[in-house]
Amino acid sequence: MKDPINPTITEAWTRLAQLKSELEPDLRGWFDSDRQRVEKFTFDAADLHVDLSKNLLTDDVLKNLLDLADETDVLGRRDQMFAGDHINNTEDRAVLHTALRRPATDKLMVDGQEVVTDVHSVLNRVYDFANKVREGQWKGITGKSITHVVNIGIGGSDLGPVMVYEALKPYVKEGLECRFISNIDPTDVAQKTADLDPETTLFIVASKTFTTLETLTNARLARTWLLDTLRAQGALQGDDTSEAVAKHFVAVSTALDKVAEFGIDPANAFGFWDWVGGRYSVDSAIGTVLAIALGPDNFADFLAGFNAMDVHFQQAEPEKNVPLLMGLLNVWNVNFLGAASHAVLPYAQQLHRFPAYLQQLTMESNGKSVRWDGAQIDYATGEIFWGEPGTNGQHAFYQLIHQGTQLIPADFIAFARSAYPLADGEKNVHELFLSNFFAQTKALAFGKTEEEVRAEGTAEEIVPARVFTGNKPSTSIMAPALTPSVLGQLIALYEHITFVQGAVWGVNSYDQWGVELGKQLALQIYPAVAGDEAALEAQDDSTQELIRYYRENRG
Ligand SMILES: O=P(O)(O)OC[C@H]1O[C@](O)(CO)[C@@H](O)[C@@H]1O
Repeated sequence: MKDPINPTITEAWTRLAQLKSELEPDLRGWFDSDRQRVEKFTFDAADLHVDLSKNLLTDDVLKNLLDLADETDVLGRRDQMFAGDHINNTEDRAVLHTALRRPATDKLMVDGQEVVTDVHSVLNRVYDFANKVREGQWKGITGKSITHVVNIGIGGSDLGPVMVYEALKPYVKEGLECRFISNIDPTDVAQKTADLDPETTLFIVASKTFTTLETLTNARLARTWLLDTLRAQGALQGDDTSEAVAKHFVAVSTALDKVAEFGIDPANAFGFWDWVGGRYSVDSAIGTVLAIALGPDNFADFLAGFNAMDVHFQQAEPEKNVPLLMGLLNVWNVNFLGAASHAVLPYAQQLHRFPAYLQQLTMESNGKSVRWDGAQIDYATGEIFWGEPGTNGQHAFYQLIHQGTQLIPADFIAFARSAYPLADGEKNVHELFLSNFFAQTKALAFGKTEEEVRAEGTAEEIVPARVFTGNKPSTSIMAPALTPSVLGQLIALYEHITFVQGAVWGVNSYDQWGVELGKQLALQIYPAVAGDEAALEAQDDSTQELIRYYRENRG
């Protein structure tokens, strides 16, 4: 693998810094003086229509960002990723989530293995199983069909599935409900099982490593709940619980040996591979809950959507390559305009978990401070992603985006058609909703001047408070409708944006060592919490004090 390039020593970086120092943001003026601006900065990728024109971009900036991509070999690294090179060097792994959505006719040999064949053989097993559950052929221990599927996982084994389930609810089979247990806070298991009937409930234990404390603890709690409740209902007698577990528990993992140790029949387990990162795994067998909920055909459309964006990323010329352009734009915003965070504002209630999903995708990927050769980084990487669906966010935090002192680039996402075309009298409510979407990006870009505020008859002393400076960057992403394919495209778009940023910054976007220390310490601290005095005294003063507080108040 090639050494990473320090982006700050490239010529393009120097020119971009110069352009920044000369930049006088003026979206009003830029739009007025260049009638081609919208056309120039609007791009299509598969079914997504992306308007970058309301960003603080100029022709020169864009040209130099593309030069920066060239000098940092972003597209060379892209090709290495798609080919299965071990670009995740700290774990010596290929990064091949893109292989999960390749058509069955494709071939790709990686490390001596034909991976597309492997992918489709697991997919076919998942689809087979999903059909059995959907058609009522998969029976619980008392012969009843499944009505509730509970996915137990955390991080990438939860955030993707729950986000997609919420986003594609209109496609979920009637009479089937899915729930998602992730937190080791016992509240999560307790509340989500409280009203379930174990006879008709199926648990999917989803864990890439099958070692994650939260997931294994929750899986054991769910197993205990299942067996105890079946016993209490008289549906289970005797000590042999293997049949009940076999009929009510399946697993998804790369570690099938550990699945067997847990007591789940490997015949009821669906595998994937170490070249799929957790946060890139919703389109692997980790999506089994989705294949059940949505059905194999919709899941296949979802995968085809990812693939359409992959093909665009591989084949579109750089000047029209949407993931490349959006990744470079983020670099411009972070490294030159000083943005520390990035809002994601879907105007689609169905996407209410999308910002949370993106937080793991982007922040676990690019929250790094060394390059992939271990060199320390002295420039910003990895912005904070956050957001809520519009219009809810408008009544909460938009004030800060409009009039605060920080620059917060925002991605607005909306769909031309709603799954729920309701009317309020004469008014089409979706149109009212979309009017807010259009209004917000307009207000951010063009603001309201002092003169305009005065012209409204505003008292002079409150004019400053009512001025909107404008020049707040936003990107608008639209698509005809939130279908499985469009959602796949949207996820793949952000995966590749994340890739592009990581490649420019020279970081390995595919490891996550930063989550390890806390995990180790939690296991080390547990004895102190549970009552071991020596373990308590081994802690630092603040931690000892907090644990003592807990002990005094635990009741
Ligand atoms: O699927 P697993 O192995 O249980 O891991 C869950 C999550 O934990 C992490 O490893 C780190 O918290 C994530 O990257 C991952 O998605």
